[in-house]
Amino acid sequence: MNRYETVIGLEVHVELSTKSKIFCGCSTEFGAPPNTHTCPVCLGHPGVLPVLNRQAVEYAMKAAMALNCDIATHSQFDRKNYFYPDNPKAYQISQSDQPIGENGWIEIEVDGEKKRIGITRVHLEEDAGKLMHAEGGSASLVDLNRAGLPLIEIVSEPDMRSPAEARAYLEKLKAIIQYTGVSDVKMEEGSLRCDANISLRKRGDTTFGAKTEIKNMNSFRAVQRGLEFEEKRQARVLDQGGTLVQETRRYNEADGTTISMRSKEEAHDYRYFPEPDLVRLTIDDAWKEQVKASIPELPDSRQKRYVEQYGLPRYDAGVITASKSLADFFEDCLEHTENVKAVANWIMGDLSAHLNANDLDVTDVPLTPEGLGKMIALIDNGTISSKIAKKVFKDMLENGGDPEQIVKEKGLVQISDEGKLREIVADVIANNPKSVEDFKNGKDRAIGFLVGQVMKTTKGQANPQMVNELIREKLKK
Ligand SMILES: Nc1ncnc2c1ncn2[C@@H]1O[C@H](COP(=O)(O)OP(=O)(O)OP(=O)(O)O)[C@@H](O)[C@H]1O
Ligand SMILES: [Mg+2]
Ligand SMILES: [Mg+2]
Repeated sequence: MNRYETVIGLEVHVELSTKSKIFCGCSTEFGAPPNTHTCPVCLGHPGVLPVLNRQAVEYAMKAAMALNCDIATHSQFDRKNYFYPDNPKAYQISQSDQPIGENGWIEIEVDGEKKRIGITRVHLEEDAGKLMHAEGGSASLVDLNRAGLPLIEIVSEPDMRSPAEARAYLEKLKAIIQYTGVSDVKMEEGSLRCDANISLRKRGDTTFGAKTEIKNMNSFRAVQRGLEFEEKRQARVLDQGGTLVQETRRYNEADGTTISMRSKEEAHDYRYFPEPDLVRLTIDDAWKEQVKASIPELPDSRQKRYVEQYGLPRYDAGVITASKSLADFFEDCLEHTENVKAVANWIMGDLSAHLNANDLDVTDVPLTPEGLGKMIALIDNGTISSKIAKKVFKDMLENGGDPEQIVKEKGLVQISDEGKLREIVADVIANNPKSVEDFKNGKDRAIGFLVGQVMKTTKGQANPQMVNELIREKLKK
């Protein structure tokens, strides 16, 4: 692979969370019965006229600004012509030469190395309907509830050099858009979609090779996997002396491979022309300023702040700020404890493990920032051991509730009574002569075993630090 340099550029579609569609008043609500959110405009009846949704324009501006784009003063809608059953008008209203935003960038970090990825353009367009193919191939059904939902397409420069960079770009892009609040950017629900373009070239070459565009990935992992497959496939073709052709390929989730859908010759000729039913959009400075003022603190700056304000390691700050809801949760926890590092550890450890394993967002679980913050305070003041805390945490994750209450009800308070602990320690030492022997012969690790025995006897409730000290004290005698 080393002889070749990988070149990747991504096209990302993001559905904007407006209440109504981009050119008509139909609801954008997800999950309604098929074809109930439709009207003559989004069904493409003859003679109807589109009316531009101001909120959609503002959301597009907001996203483009957050992606460091220059915002157009004059922006134009165009017809992109193609015939397909999910598109009743036989054209899509999109933007060609005068998109809302251009010349943006975002910063990614892979293996500790920071890099800027250019964003060519951010343009507004309407979504198409959804086709469902009946089993047995006898019929295809179309649901046009999605037709006319507002989308932005974010086109990157071919600046990425590995599938891992593409993944990092997607994660950062998602985080930024999520922070702006213009979309819920959920790839599984289709509010974020990605087509990935990839080509290889010999190291040192200054021109790009022929690219393939991969479609049909439904997770970031799938994008990375599809690109990794393509990277290998293209290298093999080149190694065998073959040439690559520009084509569109479909990703197959089942085995992580891609297969050819169509070559350049079969590509669409969209015959773009200015949409005659919409006036040119003028965005004056006052409007730009107003939208700019509505952009909240973004992930990069929040990460930097966590490092400076709380002394968090950069890595930790990066993980937490990658999700707005997680970062908000983190900050809310700090109202209940001052132990910042402990909050970060619980969030990145047990909490993230649970969320990732169950595909949940922190807002989906009953655990509250108050609960976690207070629980950490209970550990810090010695009421519970960190081992017991794991139980309390699990309980709160599943059922919510107040940690003090849980500790009281379940009798989990830590045993810090020295007299009581001394008794147990004496028992354990008497029952484990081998470990005592080992310790006396210089095996310091034997202590760990003895502490473990005490913890076991007390069902994890003994104060481990005290136990450790008491055992050492006793064995030194
Ligand atoms: N040789 C190349 N190798 C890898 N990526 C490339 C190469 N050339 C262009 N790209 C990337 O391909 C993408 C092209 O997207 P763009 O939307 O401009 O065109 P398109 O895919 O032809 O149009 P459509 O929106 O109709 O799919 C960009 O992200 C660009 O960076
Ligand atoms: Mg495109
Ligand atoms: Mg494309």
